[in-house]
Amino acid sequence: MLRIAIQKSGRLSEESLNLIRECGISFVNSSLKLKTECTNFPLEILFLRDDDIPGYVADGVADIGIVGQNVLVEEGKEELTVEKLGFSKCRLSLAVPKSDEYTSIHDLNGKNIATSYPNLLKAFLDAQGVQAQIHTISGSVEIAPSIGLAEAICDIVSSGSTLISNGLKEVERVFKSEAVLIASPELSPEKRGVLEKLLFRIQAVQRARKAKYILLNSPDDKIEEISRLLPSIKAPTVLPLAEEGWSSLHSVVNEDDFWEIIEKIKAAGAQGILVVPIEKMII
Ligand SMILES: Nc1ncnc2c1ncn2[C@@H]1O[C@H](COP(=O)(O)OP(=O)(O)OP(=O)(O)O)[C@@H](O)[C@H]1O
Ligand SMILES: O=P(O)(O)OC[C@H]1O[C@H](OP(=O)(O)OP(=O)(O)O)[C@H](O)[C@@H]1O
Ligand SMILES: [Mg+2]
Repeated sequence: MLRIAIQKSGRLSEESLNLIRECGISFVNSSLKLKTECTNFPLEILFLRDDDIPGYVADGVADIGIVGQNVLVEEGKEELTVEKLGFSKCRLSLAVPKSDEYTSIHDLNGKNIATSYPNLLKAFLDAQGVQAQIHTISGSVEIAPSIGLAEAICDIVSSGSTLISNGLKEVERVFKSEAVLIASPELSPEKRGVLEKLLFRIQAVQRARKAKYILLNSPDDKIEEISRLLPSIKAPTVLPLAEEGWSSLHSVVNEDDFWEIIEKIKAAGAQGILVVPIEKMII
């Protein structure tokens, strides 16, 4: 049985549970139970505070875990990383009151900065040659300038709305983060085997999230030209349509290139283009 530690409640929780479910793993989730065994996969889920997860995995209390890179690197445990998971994307940024004049990072020399990430902040300031007093607080960091605790803050930003609501402006990006899967370096061969199985499923889910299945009708004399425009795992599938002179082409396209490809294949003569999500993708 492999033990995975995930955040009990917060910005990582829902997506972490979704990922486990999308891997076809079932479990009963009650908000009061802090530990649950999966019913169809040798996995036990522990629900913890996110800050505790790297430590538990490093100590072997949990075998694997899901945590933000910001917390992992802050705690000096980056080497536990196994796989980036692509959700809970955010950045750690420096911010100052909106009305402050700010020209460069050197404006922070000698200032007080409140943060929950003193190590990441110190490394950033040292690299820029800036000396400031770092005040470590565990939450509600954005309030610090308005209560006279600090002149600047360094905290997590995603949409930026918390900064705006608190009269602050983002002035420097310190660190980019997303959720990652971490693992203890000392897993037994049995546990490593379960981790490999889980990773295989996670990668299939991740690949599928980025990809779309595309079907289109093409005049037979345009198949070659349209096929060249379509990326695919091997080559596009070509099936004859009931109408003479026409074929159906099937392929897989990446979400990032999607609109550009659609424009090109339409211009090349594609018609009746259908795009459908993919649930799993094994290559
Ligand atoms: N606004 C956001 N958008 C996207 N991801 C975020 C956001 N805020 C935080 N994160 C990411 O999610 C992680 C957990 O954030 P959250 O705010 O839930 O932590 P927390 O309050 O410290 O929770 P806990 O109670 O478990 O200690 C952060 O470390 C960061 O990686
Ligand atoms: O840029 P935004 O989209 O506004 O997000 C940023 C906010 O999100 C996080 O807090 P969260 O809302 O998770 O609450 P917490 O402070 O209780 O962790 C983070 O600490 C910021 O305060
Ligand atoms: Mg926390």
